[in-house]
Amino acid sequence: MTAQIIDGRAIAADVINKVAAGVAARTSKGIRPPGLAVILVGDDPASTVYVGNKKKACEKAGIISKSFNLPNSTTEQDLIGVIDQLNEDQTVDGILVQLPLPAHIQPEKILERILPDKDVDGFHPYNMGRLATRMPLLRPCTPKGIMTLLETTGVDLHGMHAVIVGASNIVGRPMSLELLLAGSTVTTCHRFTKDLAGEVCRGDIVVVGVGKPGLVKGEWIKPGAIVIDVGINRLDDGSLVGDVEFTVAKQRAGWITPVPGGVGQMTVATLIENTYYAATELHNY
Ligand SMILES: Nc1nc2c(c(=O)[nH]1)N[C@@H](CN(C=O)c1ccc(C(=O)N[C@@H](CCC(=O)O)C(=O)O)cc1)CN2
Repeated sequence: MTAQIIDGRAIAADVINKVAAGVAARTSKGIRPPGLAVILVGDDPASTVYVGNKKKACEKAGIISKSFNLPNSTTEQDLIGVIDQLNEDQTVDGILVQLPLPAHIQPEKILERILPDKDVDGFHPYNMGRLATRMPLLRPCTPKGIMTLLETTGVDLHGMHAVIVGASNIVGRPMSLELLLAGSTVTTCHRFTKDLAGEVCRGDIVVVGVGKPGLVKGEWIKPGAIVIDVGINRLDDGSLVGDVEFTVAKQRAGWITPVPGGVGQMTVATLIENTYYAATELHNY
C-alpha cells in the first residue's frame, strides 16, 4: 500500500481563500478588516520564519497585521504592558505571542493576560477549558487545523482509535480533546509511556508532535492508518523532516501528511480562520 498524501499546502490555501472572500464581502460594505497583532520576542530563527508566514497569510486574507518585534531583553512587565494596550485596541481582533518565549518570561502569565476573545491561539485557560467541556470557542490552531485535514480524508472518526504522541499544551493535550470531541477513543503517549511502539501500532489515527526526527518508526504504523506528523526538525544539511520515518510509514499508512507542506501550513491557515472568527463572531466594534 502507498499512502495518499494529505496536501496541507492546498488545504491551507483553500481555508485562506475562504477567509479572503469573507473579508472582501465585509469591507465592500464598509466594515473594517480584521486585525491581528503578531508579537515576537527575540530572534529565534524558526520563530522568525513562522511569524513571517503568518504575516504573509494575513496579507492574502485581507487581515491587517501589526508587528511587534521586541528584543530578547524585554521584561515580563514590558510584554504585559504591550498586551494590555492591544487588549484595549478596538482595531485588534486577535493577539498572537509567538512561542517559545525567552527563558526569563513565564509563558503562562503572558498567555493568561490576553483577553479570551482575542486569544486567537486558543491557549488561554478559558479557551482550553471551553474545549475540555465540549463548548469550544477559539480552538488551538495546530489541533484545529489537523481536524480540518482529517475531514478531507472523509473517514468517520467515531470509534476510531487515535494515538497521540506528545502531551504539550500546544499540540498533544488539545489534540486529545479535539479527537475525543469527534468521537474517537484516545490514547495520549508521553515521556513516561512504557511501550510507545505497542501503543502506536494500535492507532487508526496517529498524531505525532514531539520534535524528535524519526521517533516513530514506519514499521509501527497499522496498515491503512491516518498518520499526522506535526514535527518540524531541521537537519544539519538544512532539510526539514518530521517525527515519523516518512518513507517506510508511507508504504503502510492509508493517508499521511508530509513535512514540510503538511500540518505547519494548517497552523498558519487556522490562525487566519480564528482571527476572522474573532472579528465576525466575538467582536462587534
Ligand atoms: N503562538 C504560537 N507559537 C507556536 C505555535 C502556535 O501555534 N502558536 N506553534 C509552533 C510553531 N508554528 C506556529 O507558530 C508553526 C510551525 C510551522 C509553520 C510552517 O509554516 N511550517 C512550514 C515549514 C516552514 C519552514 O520552512 O521552516 C511547513 O511545515 O510547511 C508555521 C508555524 C510553535 N510556536
